[in-house]
Amino acid sequence: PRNTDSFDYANYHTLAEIYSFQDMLVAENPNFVSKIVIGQSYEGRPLNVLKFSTGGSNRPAIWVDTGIHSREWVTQASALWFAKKIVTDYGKDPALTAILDNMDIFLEIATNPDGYYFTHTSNRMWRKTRKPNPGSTCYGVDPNRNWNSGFGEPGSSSNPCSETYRGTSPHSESEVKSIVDFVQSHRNIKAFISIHSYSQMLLYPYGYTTAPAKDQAELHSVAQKAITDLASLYGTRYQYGSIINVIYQASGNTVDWTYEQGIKYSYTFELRDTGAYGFLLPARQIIPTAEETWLALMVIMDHTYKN
Ligand SMILES: O=C(NO)N[C@@H](Cc1ccccc1)C(=O)O
Ligand SMILES: [Zn+2]
Repeated sequence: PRNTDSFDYANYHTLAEIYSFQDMLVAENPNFVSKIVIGQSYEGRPLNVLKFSTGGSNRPAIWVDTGIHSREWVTQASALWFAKKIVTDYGKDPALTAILDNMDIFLEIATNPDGYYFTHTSNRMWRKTRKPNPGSTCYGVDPNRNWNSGFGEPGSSSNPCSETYRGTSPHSESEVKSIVDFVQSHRNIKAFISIHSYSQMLLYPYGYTTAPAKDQAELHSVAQKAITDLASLYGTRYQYGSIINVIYQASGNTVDWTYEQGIKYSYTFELRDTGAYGFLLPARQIIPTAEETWLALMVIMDHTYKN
């Protein structure tokens, strides 16, 4: 595609196409969109974050990541659509314009690029990073078990061959450590949204403990509004609540860590579907999924801006 208008949002794309989309979007919107490289993957690929900013310096910010689990292809595909939506709607949609006149948005589309490349070349069902595990023939650490929040407690595995292998120590994975360093140097992130598929759920901390988050009531009511708006478009039904209550115990997960860093509005999405296709969601569902998810994201971003 020659530009982001002719880009095919209704199909899945290779890592190279994602990288070229990012560069096109920046080139087309030089005063609004920039690309930050927050680190590199194990195999040396850049960890690119798109920054949407209308000015200021170190404004309060909203973080969205997709594809931390590489096989969850609808999440990276939705993020491409979100990126275009932001540049299209700014100056037109009053709610988004107000958000962006006061806050920055950071969007990491290919959060696990080594894994994503591997799903295209070798194993479509790959989830983890691609770092070899010493002493094992099995590769990869689960980047959603590697964070320093309840690390190593029940809800992750010490077996390198497990899909939920936690790694040898917190933040051992560069794909995780790079975000940790970014969050800890930015220090003004107000919302952190990590997007997975599938199951159709909107989840908030905690995953490693049944103890309720201190902001549980507020997180719950915002989630309720978000899934209601999501459902208004195509009737897609989401469950919502704390990670441990709604899905299962999961230690060392992303949003437990961001919440414990003081980022109150920490959420995880599990996008479409509920198992009919699972990770192999047909491309025809990409845009409807992105559209309905955007409505939920707008609820969370608007609440964050107003609070
Ligand atoms: O990855 C998937 N499904 O693909 N599910 C998530 C569920 C989850 C989400 C957020 C925090 C903890 C746990 C997982 O890492 O197991
Ligand atoms: Zn996942």
